Order: sequence, then C-alpha cells, then structure tokens
Amino acid sequence: MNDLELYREQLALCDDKIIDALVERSMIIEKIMAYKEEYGMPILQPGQEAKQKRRLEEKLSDNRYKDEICDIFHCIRKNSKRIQARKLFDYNIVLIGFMGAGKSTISDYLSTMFAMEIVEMDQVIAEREEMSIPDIFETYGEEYFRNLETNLLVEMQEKKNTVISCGGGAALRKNNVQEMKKNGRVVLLTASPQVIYERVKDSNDRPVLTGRKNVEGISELMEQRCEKYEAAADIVIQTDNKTVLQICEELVQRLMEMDE
Ligand SMILES: Nc1ncnc2c1ncn2[C@@H]1O[C@H](COP(=O)(O)OP(=O)(O)O)[C@@H](O)[C@H]1O
Ligand SMILES: O=C(O)C1=C[C@@H](OP(=O)(O)O)[C@@H](O)[C@H](O)C1
Ligand SMILES: [Mg+2]
Repeated sequence: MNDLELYREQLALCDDKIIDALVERSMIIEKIMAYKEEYGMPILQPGQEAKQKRRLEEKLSDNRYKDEICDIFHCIRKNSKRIQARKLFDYNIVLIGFMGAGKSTISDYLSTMFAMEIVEMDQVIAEREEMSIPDIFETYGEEYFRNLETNLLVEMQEKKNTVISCGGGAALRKNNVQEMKKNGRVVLLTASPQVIYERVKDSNDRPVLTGRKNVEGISELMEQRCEKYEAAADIVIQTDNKTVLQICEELVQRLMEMDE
C-alpha cells in the first residue's frame, strides 16, 4: 500500500470515529430532553449554548483549525436543535393574534432556538408582490391581500416542523383556520390594548390601524376580532409583562402538555 492509500484509510477511520461520536452526542441530547421533561425543567436554556461555545473557543484558542472546527460545531448545534424540534413538534406551530401581540418576534425566537424553518406570512407576501403591505392595501385593496393570505396558508400545509407567523387578520376567515389546523397547532398570543398600543405606536406598516392607532381604537377592533381568534386557538398565551423567553417557554410547555 502506498502512502496515499494509507492516508485515505486513516481518514476513513477518523470519519468512523466522528460518526460514532455524533451518534452518541445525539443520544445524549435526547436524554437531556427526557430529563428536563421528567423534572419539569425549562426546555429553553439559552445560557447553556453560550457556555458550550465559550468552552470550545477556550479549548481551541491555540488550534490552527479553530475557525473550521468552530464552524462544524455551529452546524452540530443547529442539528441538535433540529433533533429536539422533531421530537417535540411533529407539526407546524401557527401563531395568530392581534397586531403587536408578538407573533413575528416569538416566531423568530422559536425558530432560532429549535432551528425550525420559519414562514413570516407578511414578509413572503410582500416579497412575492414586490411591494410593502401598506402598498398592497393601497394599490389593490384589503380583499386582494386577504386572498393572498388564504392562498399562502393552503400552500403551507405541505410543510412540517415549521413556525408560521400569521398576519393579524389571517385567523378571521374560517377556511384559513381550517388550513392552519390541517397540519398545525394554533397558538393565540394576546396582549392588552395598552400594551399593544405601546408596541405598535411607532410603526407605520400596519394599514388596518390607520386612523385608530390609539388605545380606544385598538380596543374596539380587538373586541370585534377576539371571538374569532379564541375560536381558532388550540392554546392561548397572554404576553403582557412577559419576556420573549418566558413566552416561548410557556408556549413550548403548553404544546408538550397537549401530547400528554
Ligand atoms: N413580549 C414582548 N415584550 C416586549 N416587546 C415585545 C414583546 N413581543 C413583541 N414585542 C415588540 O412589539 C413590537 C411588535 O411585535 P411583533 O412581533 O411585530 O408583533 P406582531 O407580529 O404580532 O404584529 C415589536 O417592536 C417587538 O419588538
Ligand atoms: O391584523 C391585520 O389585519 C393585519 C396585520 C398585519 O400583521 P401583524 O399582525 O404581524 O402586524 C398585516 O398582516 C396586515 O397589516 C394586516
Ligand atoms: Mg408580524
């Protein structure tokens, strides 16, 4: 055997070791999840990831392959999150609720924490139309926008393990809710009109709030919508005075309880 063949054999042995270590690591991930579940501990512990990263960077500080190895560990962590997500949520998580309830914010955090695909409906619609949401409303009217929402929701039902952040009006049509439920669990985020006002007052990208961007106007529209929101929801999470992490943890726990 020449040297080249020998090196290739050594490489194959290295790969085998990596596979064994990755399988062992994935099994440990599952044990950690089972432990947290058994002892009622928080599933989301963002500090832990930072700790792991610091440990690796210290360990590799003088290593000439530090950047490449850190990159591989980034990928490993992402895939560990996927293993968790697949085990916890064998369905889409569909977030609904009034403007400013935090659908986009919570979806973004959840999808990062579990390396889940995210679909931000408003963003997808704006990209496809090459127009902002206020411009779509102004140019084509609300009905046109609502039809785009319905079509997108139908399309989404082919997905799995995806976080879907709906626009605030998406749950108002009965057939939209039917689509959401085909493959997903519907989570309603709520907040008081005062809190909503504080969250939306500085933004101008919600045409439905034009002329009613005050606590009374918000309160009135919320009243009109809340029955439909509640009817659509599998889970309701109140978000006033809660951090994004607290809301996500509550959401995960409530989804897990649904499987008990
Ligand atoms: N739990 C929260 N605490 C404080 N601010 C929040 C919270 N959730 C959302 N926000 C803020 O409120 C604003 C609206 O949130 P967003 O996620 O866009 O709501 P939605 O998608 O439901 O309209 C954003 O500026 C966001 O940072
Ligand atoms: O409640 C609504 O009717 C709407 C909510 C918006 O999304 P957010 O709830 O994310 O602001 C966006 O879809 C559009 O402006 C209409
Ligand atoms: Mg949003």
